Amino acid sequence: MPPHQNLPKVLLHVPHEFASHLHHHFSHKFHFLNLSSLPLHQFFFACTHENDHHHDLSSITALICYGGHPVTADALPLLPSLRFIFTASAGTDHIDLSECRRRGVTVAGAGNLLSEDVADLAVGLLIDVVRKISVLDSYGRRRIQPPQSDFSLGSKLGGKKVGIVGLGKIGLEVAHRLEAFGCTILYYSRNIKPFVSYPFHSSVVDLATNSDVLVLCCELNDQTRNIVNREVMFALGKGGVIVNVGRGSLIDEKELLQCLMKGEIGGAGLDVFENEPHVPREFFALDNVVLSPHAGANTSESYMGIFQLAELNLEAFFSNEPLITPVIL
Ligand SMILES: O=CC(=O)O
Repeated sequence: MPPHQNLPKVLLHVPHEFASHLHHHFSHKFHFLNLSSLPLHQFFFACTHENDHHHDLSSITALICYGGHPVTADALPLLPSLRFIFTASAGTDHIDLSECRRRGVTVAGAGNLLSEDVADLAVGLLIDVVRKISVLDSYGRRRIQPPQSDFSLGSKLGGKKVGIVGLGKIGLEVAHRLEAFGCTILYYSRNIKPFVSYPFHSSVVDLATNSDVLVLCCELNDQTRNIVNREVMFALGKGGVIVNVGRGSLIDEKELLQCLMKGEIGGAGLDVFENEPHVPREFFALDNVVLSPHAGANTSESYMGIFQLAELNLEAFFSNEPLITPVIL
């Protein structure tokens, strides 16, 4: 009998380095099955059509995934014994949580582990946009001064009114950092947060009207999809900057492009896009935009933390202990 025969069977649907780490460190505790980078559906298709008995999906009890691939209602029945999902992300919009609840599948995620790194990137993108660091970089590398004609000055970060959309842990971390830069913070959130003194605005249009910058830190759901639309961008105005470290679909991306191209808003710092990894080509030509490839949590510290959380949550689940970072119990 192979040594892993009695270990819980865990399907890994994560990037290669993540899977290798788990194999290397924890394969004495769990029997990992590698799903490489195929989307779940293609993987199931391959297994069923190739009669690949090596991948016995019926006995898989846990899945480790991340935001890159959706775990949909029609994918879940393909894993009939699935009881636990760990997602290596703070966001859970890629998982059909109500179907998980219905099927009795427990879910855990990154909790607040990634919040500081994501907030750092939000602030970095904002500074880059207002001080034109990436534009300057391109001149710096060519050792030339930017021509006066097609280069306007940057603008001071201190003193800006920053409207945070979604004052959860990431939003709060952004607020604390930007306060230290001398910005004024205001926010929109599902509920008023009684523990902060920042002014609350009950609509995003109202928030945008009163802000120089919008930073999007909220989760994506039916209420927040396209929460930043044309009306919000017009309310923000010509000098306004949008930073998005939440999810691409929080913004109407086509309208954003139009507004950026026509100068209806001043600039944007984007870590997330509507249809990742695709980034609309039109963005590439705009120097009032800074683009980052969904890298908010890309630090070695966050990665090490996520590996550890994956292990601890799996262990807790399989020993009937409370989860460390539950999403649904
Ligand atoms: O986008 C990244 C995350 O949800 O953690």
